[in-house]
Amino acid sequence: MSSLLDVRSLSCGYQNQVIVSSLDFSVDHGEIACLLGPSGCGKTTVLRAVAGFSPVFSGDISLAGTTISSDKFTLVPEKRGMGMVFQDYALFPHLTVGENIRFGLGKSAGNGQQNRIADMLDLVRLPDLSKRYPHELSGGQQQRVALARALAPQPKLLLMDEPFSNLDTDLRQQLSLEVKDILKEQGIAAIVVTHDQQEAFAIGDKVGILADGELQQWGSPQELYHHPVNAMVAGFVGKGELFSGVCLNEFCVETELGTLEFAEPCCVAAGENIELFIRPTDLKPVVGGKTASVKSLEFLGDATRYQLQLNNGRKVEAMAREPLRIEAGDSVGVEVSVHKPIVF
Ligand SMILES: Nc1ncnc2c1ncn2[C@@H]1O[C@H](COP(=O)(O)OP(=O)(O)OP(=O)(O)O)[C@@H](O)[C@H]1O
Repeated sequence: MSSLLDVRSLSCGYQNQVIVSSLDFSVDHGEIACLLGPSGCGKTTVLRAVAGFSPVFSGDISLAGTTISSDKFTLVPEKRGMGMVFQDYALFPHLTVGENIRFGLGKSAGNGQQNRIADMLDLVRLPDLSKRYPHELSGGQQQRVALARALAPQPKLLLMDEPFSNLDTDLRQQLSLEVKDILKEQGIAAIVVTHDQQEAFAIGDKVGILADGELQQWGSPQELYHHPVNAMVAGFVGKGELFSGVCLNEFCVETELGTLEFAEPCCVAAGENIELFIRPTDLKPVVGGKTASVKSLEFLGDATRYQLQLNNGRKVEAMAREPLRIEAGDSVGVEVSVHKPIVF
């Protein structure tokens, strides 16, 4: 089956100022995609282009095989069959919850409107709040109503712009997972804009990393974490550092951490210079070694985090899950436990 949404060679922005260019990605039916990236990288700009609020400079966007945006044509937002949920909920303050959802239905659903409103309120777990006004609801409840309003007309694709960022951390995690369940239950595809990597990984089937005006990588959370295409993506989706190395053979690299051996090949030829990206969880201090000294350590409950200073003065972070007889000031070795390192 072909994709639901196809974005091809998209370039978009404002008043002839290009914000993102050469963007290519697809969203499948029922798939949740997250656009992730630093503030100002253009996530909302891309969402606006998909929604039809902004024209595209070049490339095209198609939905279910039909072109909805190109440099010559922009289908108006209300004819795209897309729903939108915003960061600030954007509910009508003078309308009750039920009336807000009815607004989402427009003239559709006819006599079935009341049933549809009740179904939507059940879906977002607010069955008894139809008569309340938005100011009588918590932030999380308001966002549930905004979701119900957007889902009521059965959109082909739901667009969500930082939908959870006004909520506190616990509620944010809980609601984001609930929304994921609701979308999966209803089989509705979505694009969610967020700057929170953990949120993107928790709810996204696919995640796109936007930075420097380009889509750096589009893939599953696992692909991004284990096979990042560059150091920017590697560092954005988890902690880690680059270490320069010289290959001794295809399994063995000389670095400032010492000679590292890997179970899987990581080099092409002996003598080749490479950059290894190594995460703190892959580095462990070892009692009795002489590669580094322990500057400090923090017990986190399920692991201990160590700040180490290598003999050349560089500071690195390491983690160990098991208890080690190591204290601040000790001299230690550094064990690298990774089968196949990330190499650039
Ligand atoms: N209406 C506008 N007119 C001109 N420039 C704009 C407009 N809206 C946004 N921009 C600029 O476009 C760039 C991308 O903005 P955008 O809102 O898409 O980023 P973002 O990744 O969603 O950021 P954030 O995470 O902070 O919301 C920014 O440099 C911003 O200043």
